[in-house]
Amino acid sequence: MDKKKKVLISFDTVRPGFEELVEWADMTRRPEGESFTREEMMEIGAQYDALATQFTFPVDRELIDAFPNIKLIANYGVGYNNIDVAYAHSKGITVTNTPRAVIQPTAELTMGLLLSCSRKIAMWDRHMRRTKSSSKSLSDSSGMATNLCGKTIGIIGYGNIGRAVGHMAQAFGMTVLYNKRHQLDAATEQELGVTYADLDKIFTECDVVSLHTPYNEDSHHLVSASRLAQMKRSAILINAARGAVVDEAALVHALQTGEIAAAGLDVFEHSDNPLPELYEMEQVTMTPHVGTQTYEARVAMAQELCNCIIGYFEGDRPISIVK
Ligand SMILES: NC(=O)c1ccc[n+]([C@@H]2O[C@H](COP(=O)([O-])OP(=O)(O)OC[C@H]3O[C@@H](n4cnc5c(N)ncnc54)[C@H](O)[C@@H]3O)[C@@H](O)[C@H]2O)c1
Ligand SMILES: O=C(O)[C@H](O)[C@H](O)COP(=O)(O)O
Repeated sequence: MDKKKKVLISFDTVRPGFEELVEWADMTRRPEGESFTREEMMEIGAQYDALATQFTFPVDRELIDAFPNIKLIANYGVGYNNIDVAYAHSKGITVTNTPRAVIQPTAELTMGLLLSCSRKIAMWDRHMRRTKSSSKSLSDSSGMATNLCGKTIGIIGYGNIGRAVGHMAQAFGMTVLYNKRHQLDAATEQELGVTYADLDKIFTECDVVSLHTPYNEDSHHLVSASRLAQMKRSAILINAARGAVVDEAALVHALQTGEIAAAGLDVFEHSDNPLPELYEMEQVTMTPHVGTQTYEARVAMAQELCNCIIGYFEGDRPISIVK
């Protein structure tokens, strides 16, 4: 029998979901609650056939070179901007990701951020804790929220997650405009009940703009100072994609000057360091990149990751390969 493939699971996550891989591979991982450091990975990399990694680990040239025998980099997550894919491909290494498991949880978090902004849920929560009171004024306009029903959402990046968000927004009575690289055919648009719009139309006409593009050269600072200036003063911006899709300094300015009304952010331009002004703004709801942080999603992502690893080496099932 062939020797088992050696697989390094570099990050920490739930244990359920890895059962098949535990049987199939010679798998290395740290005890629950611990990850490998970059330095440790560089030191032990040469013995592995596959590296499983995750968003917070930059898989750059130097790290890839420290794994001279790997055939596969399997990302735990759909977004792979942490990986130098072109360099991996140049070395004949395949890259995979986990697109399916992340769709629903990320769309649900997006709607949570949107509801928090439109109904000021986080603001009221902070207010009640601060004042130890549930009193409010029925006429104070600063406390007034806004309905979602009857409003228009513009979804930029209408892929798997964007579509799920659109579907949920429709259930709230919203009209959906979308933008993506290639417009859908008319029959699909009709079936989904959505309308294509260019970015000018989305930024000028929508009550909510929700971002769901991957992060790449094209989407860097897609939401710039000039785009923010196009938005309605009552508009809400939601970002559960990648932080640098938004020019964060420009966003702070737009919120400070009332150019837009509110923002719901799961991701930040400098990952773990949101600009300090954001912490002071009542009209901002923030979460620390938790779009996929549900138990069900973590287990399903683990299963999808393991399928990719086993499927790549066995060739016995479909896997999601990053092109
Ligand atoms: N916050 C989180 O925890 C979390 C979770 C999952 C995914 N994400 C992010 O969300 C992104 C989208 O995920 P997905 O599964 O929907 O991907 P997807 O590939 O299914 O969809 C991406 C869509 O964006 C479009 N697109 C690409 N570049 C664009 C551009 N410059 N302008 C307009 N449209 C563009 C594509 O045409 C495609 O329709 C991921 O790449 C990841 O970065 C974040
Ligand atoms: O792209 C994705 O799928 C998510 O952003 C990814 O799952 C986030 O990974 P985390 O750091 O939350 O594990």
